Amino acid sequence: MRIEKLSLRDFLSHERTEVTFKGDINVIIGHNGAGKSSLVDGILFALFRDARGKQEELVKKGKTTSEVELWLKDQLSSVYVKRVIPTSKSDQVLINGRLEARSANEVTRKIERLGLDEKVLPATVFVKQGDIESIFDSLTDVLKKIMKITNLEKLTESGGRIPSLIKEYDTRIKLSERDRQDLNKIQSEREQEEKKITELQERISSLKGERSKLEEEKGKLEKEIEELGKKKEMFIKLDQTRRNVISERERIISELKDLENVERDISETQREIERLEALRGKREILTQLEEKTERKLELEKSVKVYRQRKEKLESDVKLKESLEPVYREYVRLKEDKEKLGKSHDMYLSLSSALNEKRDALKKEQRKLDLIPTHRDLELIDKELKSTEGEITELNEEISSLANEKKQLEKSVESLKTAKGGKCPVCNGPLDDLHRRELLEEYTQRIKDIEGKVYKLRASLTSLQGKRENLEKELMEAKRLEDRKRDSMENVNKLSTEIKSLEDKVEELRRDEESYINVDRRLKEIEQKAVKYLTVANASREELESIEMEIASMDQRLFDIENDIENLRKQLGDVTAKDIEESERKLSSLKERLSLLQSKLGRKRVLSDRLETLEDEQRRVEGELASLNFNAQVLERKNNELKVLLAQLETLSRDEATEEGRLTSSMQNLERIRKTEEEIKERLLEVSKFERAKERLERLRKVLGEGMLQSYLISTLKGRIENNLNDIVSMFNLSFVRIEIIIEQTRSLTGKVNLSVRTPAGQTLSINMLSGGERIAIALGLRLAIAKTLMGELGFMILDEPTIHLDSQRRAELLEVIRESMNVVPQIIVVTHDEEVLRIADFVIRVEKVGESSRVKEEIPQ
Ligand SMILES: Nc1ncnc2c1ncn2[C@@H]1O[C@H](COP(=O)(O)OP(=O)(O)OP(=O)(O)O)[C@@H](O)[C@H]1O
Repeated sequence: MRIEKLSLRDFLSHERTEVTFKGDINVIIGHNGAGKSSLVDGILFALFRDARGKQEELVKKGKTTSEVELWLKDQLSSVYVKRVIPTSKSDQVLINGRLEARSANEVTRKIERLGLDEKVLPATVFVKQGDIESIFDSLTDVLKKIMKITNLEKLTESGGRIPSLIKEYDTRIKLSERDRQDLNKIQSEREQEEKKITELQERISSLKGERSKLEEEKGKLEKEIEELGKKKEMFIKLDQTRRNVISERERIISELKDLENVERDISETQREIERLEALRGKREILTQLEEKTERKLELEKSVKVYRQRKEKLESDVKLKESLEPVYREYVRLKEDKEKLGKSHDMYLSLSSALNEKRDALKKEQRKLDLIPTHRDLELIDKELKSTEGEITELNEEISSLANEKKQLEKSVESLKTAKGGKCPVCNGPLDDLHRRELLEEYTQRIKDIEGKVYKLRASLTSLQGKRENLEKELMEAKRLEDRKRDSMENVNKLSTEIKSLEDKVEELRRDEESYINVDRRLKEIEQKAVKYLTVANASREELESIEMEIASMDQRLFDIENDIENLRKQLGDVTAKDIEESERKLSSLKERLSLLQSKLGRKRVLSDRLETLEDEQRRVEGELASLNFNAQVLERKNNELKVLLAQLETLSRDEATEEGRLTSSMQNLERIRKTEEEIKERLLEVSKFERAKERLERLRKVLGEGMLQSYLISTLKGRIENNLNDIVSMFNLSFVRIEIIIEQTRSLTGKVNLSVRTPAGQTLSINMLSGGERIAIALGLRLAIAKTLMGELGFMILDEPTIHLDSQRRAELLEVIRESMNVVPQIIVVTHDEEVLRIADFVIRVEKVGESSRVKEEIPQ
């Protein structure tokens, strides 16, 4: 099995670490205290729940639980192990994804079954810091531990299992002597008990004979008493019947006396009922009378309403007829007003437009009056033109003076630069005097021109100012002219429009006057017209129809009053109260009648029963006489039976006492027999104990002399030795063979020595070899033991193997580790020594950051 991956949560210094072992030689490197060994601890804990300290100490400080997960793999299976602190119940192992075990012990057992032995692995392929060679010294202990020989030795120690078993068997053998004595005693006890039982059985049988005789006598007597008892029962029954009959007869006679007058009461009640039923017949007439009276009241109410309506209608009709002419005038005036309405609206709108225009005209005239006056336009224009002429003239003069000045400046320049003695101005000869004179003259002329130009420019500026003022005045005058013209145009236009509107208003004036007259009249008669409309629906036809309805109602009222009169006559003096009273009495009388009739029925039944009872009394008295029962004879027989029963009870008691004694004797006998059997069985077992004791003594001798241990060790030694030589042959060493020599002592306490044979045939003790050779053989020995006991090897873990080694031995060790790859496919080396990286093909760097370890994986270059 190779280790694939390890995951730690809150384990020692690791908070959350996941590390893979991808290489064949995996080197875990880091400074002291970085958390390297904790990874190895993690592997060991995952496999066997085993680690350096107590479990609680493995939990990271400040945390409460830890979790370690390990993934292993070989060609056939992949294994996942999980261990949890503190709840070992959560441990689990999965093989090829299937849950195979839960809880700590089950998981450890499963791991062992996978070939990873809990004892062998830590003692061999887990090599602790600087611990490689210690295998030479501890080989005996390792072998003893692995082969559980220590346990075998414990068996033979005083207080061990074998001596204590021998002691136990010895005690039992000694105890058997007492059993023999007990057996004789118990056998004589048994015989005495058996004799006692026979005597008791004889006595019980004689008691039983006597009891059976008395039982026979008792049977006869009981039969006689039973016969007499039956007669007594019959006598009591008949006598009771006679008494019952007599008492029932007396009760019936008294009850019949109470019912003597029933027939008379029935006929009186029936007569009263007939009378009251006749009275109830008047209830119908009374109901009709009530209905008619109610109808009459309703009719009277309706007539009253109709009369009121008639009066109202009469007054409405009168009012309507008086207002009719006014209403007609109102309608006509309404039509006129409608017709004049259009020209009235037109008149109003034109008048308002006329007023608006008049206001606008007034406003425009006021605006015109407010426009300021100005100079004549032509005058300003003329003055402007003359100023512009003056400016032009001045500009021309300034420009001609500037040209002149330019010419003079040119001449001055040419005079200054002229060479060859020729005057550039006059083409004559040029000497210094001539040049000077000309220069002075020209300079003077230039100054004069500049003076003139200065003055001319001042005049020009003043003329330009004047021109600007004139232009502004002209522009303002033109603007005012425009405004005046616009305003006058508006005044003319408004005057024309007002004239036209005044004409139109005049045309509509007559219609407007008619409109005002019509409107005034309408207002005057409007209230009467409204009044007319409230009564407009009243008509003489409706009035007539109401009068007819009232006449018909009067007729109906008359008829109802007649009916009421007739009904009252039929009713006579009878009142509603009388009828109600009779109805109430009638129902109670009917109840009384039905009660009386049921009493009459009862009277008839009682008379019949009385006759039957007289017959019954006669029959019972006859039967009593023929029974011939004597109570004294029965009492005598009962006394005789009592005496007999007392005798029988004494006999039964004696018998029970004897039987109780018999049962107790039988139980005693049973117990004695059982004890006898047990003693006999124990005596039989003693021979077995004797044989077992003999065998155990032989075993103690064999183990005590270390014979079995020697056998086991020597067998194992041969196999380890062969494996060791195979392994070491793969290292670069020059030995022919290595031998393991075990000093045979009783309990294998002697040392184990190794010696090597050189090619020259010499034998050397291991102590004589070089350091490098010793390390190689120690590693080989570890792997050989592991291979012998576990078969194929999966991995080897070395924690700080180079510690305390000089550089020479370090190099040799690294070489041996590399060569070990031929024997074990995966090696994990924990180190802080950078030199070890030389043999690594996968590196796991561990560092401590704060309180936690961090892991980084690298593939070396
Ligand atoms: N329960 C714990 N919680 C947190 N840290 C712990 C716990 N137990 C031990 N440690 C710390 O873990 C650190 C790592 O220990 P570990 O033995 O793994 O280091 P290492 O890298 O192997 O060092 P060295 O090379 O010195 O052996 C130590 O500093 C130790 O103090």
